[in-house]
Amino acid sequence: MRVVGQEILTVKNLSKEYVCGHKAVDQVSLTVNKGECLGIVGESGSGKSTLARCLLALEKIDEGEILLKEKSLYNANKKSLHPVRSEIQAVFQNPSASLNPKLKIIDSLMEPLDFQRKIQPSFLMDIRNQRTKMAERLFEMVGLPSKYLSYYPHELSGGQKQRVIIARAISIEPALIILDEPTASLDVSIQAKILNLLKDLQEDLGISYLFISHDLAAVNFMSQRIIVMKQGQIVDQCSKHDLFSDRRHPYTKDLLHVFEA
Ligand SMILES: Nc1ncnc2c1ncn2[C@@H]1O[C@H](COP(=O)(O)OP(=O)(O)OP(=O)(O)O)[C@@H](O)[C@H]1O
Repeated sequence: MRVVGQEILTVKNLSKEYVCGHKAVDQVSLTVNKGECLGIVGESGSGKSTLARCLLALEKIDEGEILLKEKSLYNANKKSLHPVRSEIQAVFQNPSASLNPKLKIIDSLMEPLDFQRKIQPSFLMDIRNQRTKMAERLFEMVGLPSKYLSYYPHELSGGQKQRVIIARAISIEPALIILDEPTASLDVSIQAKILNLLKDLQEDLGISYLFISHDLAAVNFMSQRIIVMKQGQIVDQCSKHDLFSDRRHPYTKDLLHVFEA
């Protein structure tokens, strides 16, 4: 059952400036609640991916604080990451870049569970010591036949590889998954299937999502709340139901025009 309300991710006044002097994220504050999908939309260059990379500690932040389940993950002054960092997983645009071409799919899939033996996902509890069975169940959850477990990445299609990445992301039952343009590299016919899969998994597992896309239709489909970014700043935010309201920021209305065209 969904428990909505508890804050999973809290971002306070986060800023990131690249060495060239460009401020890609400027005083961004947001929250993601338990079981919620928060959508972030904005045109290319608005800072969405930089924000995602900051949340994943792939970029050092200049200002602000990031809390996961009320624990400070890292702030601009701290050097070390809190262990709760492992409760954030990510799915990026290009699944091929996230899979080691030399490893069989089962080995890439099971990497997080192989290395974090203490983690006991609720949906794998009864088979935690049976590696192949766990892999098969994860594949079942994302709609992949188990024969692909012994394949190599180049033998799978883009959509199949993205399903592997999603299975790996949910495998440790994280608190939050950051989805950064997860369907952008896929054929249009596959995109809706992947979005439906992500939505179903969220309903079943109660995981929170931060869904980043330039595609307002996809963001609107996935999210309960939507944040609009422009030039590194949040210029608008609303619930999904208020997206088409007259009160929206002119920039949001521009994005809506493209969406409706
Ligand atoms: N490593 C970098 N060094 C300098 N500037 C960068 C770097 N990465 C991104 N930028 C700049 O920061 C700004 C925000 O980029 P970012 O990739 O976060 O935007 P985005 O909204 O995710 O766009 P896209 O959808 O095209 O990826 C852009 O102007 C970009 O050129």
